[in-house]
Amino acid sequence: MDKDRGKRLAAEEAAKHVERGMTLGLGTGSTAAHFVDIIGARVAEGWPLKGVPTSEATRRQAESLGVEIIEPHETTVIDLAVDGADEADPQHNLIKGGGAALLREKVVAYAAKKFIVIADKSKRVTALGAFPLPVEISPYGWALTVAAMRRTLVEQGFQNAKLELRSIDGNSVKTDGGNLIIDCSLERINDPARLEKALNAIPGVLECGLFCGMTDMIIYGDEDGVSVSTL
Ligand SMILES: O=C(CO)[C@H](O)[C@H](O)COP(=O)(O)O
Repeated sequence: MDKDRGKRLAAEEAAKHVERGMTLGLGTGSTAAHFVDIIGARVAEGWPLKGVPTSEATRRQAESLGVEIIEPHETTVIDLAVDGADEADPQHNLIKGGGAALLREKVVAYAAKKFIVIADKSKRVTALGAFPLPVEISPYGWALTVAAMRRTLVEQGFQNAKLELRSIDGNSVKTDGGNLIIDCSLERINDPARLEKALNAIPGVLECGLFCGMTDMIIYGDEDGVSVSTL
């Protein structure tokens, strides 16, 4: 399957929901990058559009395409947010954070009047959990926070959970906000909303990569076209 063509087609379908004058939440990752490209092309055609980026990488891309950037603290209105996902289930629960931008992505998606997820069809699953769940935590006392997360996961029935500080070449990955990512290898997640709430209740956890009850529409693409899921 040509995943990149699926991502592009999904982004093109999402762009049909963009109207002149909108303030857009711009997601992070290879699928969201297609959407940002399309927004850049619209701006070049003269459309008045503004973008709230969810990462420094997206900010650089949008700026290079001439999209006017709005800082998240400069607005209380986001008309439409479009972002990718690592996994999505039929109830529109998501795992996000593979690109280490989940806190900013969730702030923007939550604020948006409408949140559309775009993904190649490989991201569609019957139940979440094969993709390790990213959790963004504060660097302060991070080992204490990880120990608390481990206890919570056991309480939630994940006796075999494996928690790993995300690192590259021996260096811990820092998010754009200077935070750490803990990747939690779990088995099937039967109640994502319950797990999201339990993890987010731990001091030091800034956000967990489960996005439950936030997604209005998921557009899946593959080489043949798109399918649109609404609840
Ligand atoms: O959550 C994310 C970044 O934090 C991305 O949306 C997610 O990882 C999907 O990325 P891609 O579109 O490259 O597969």
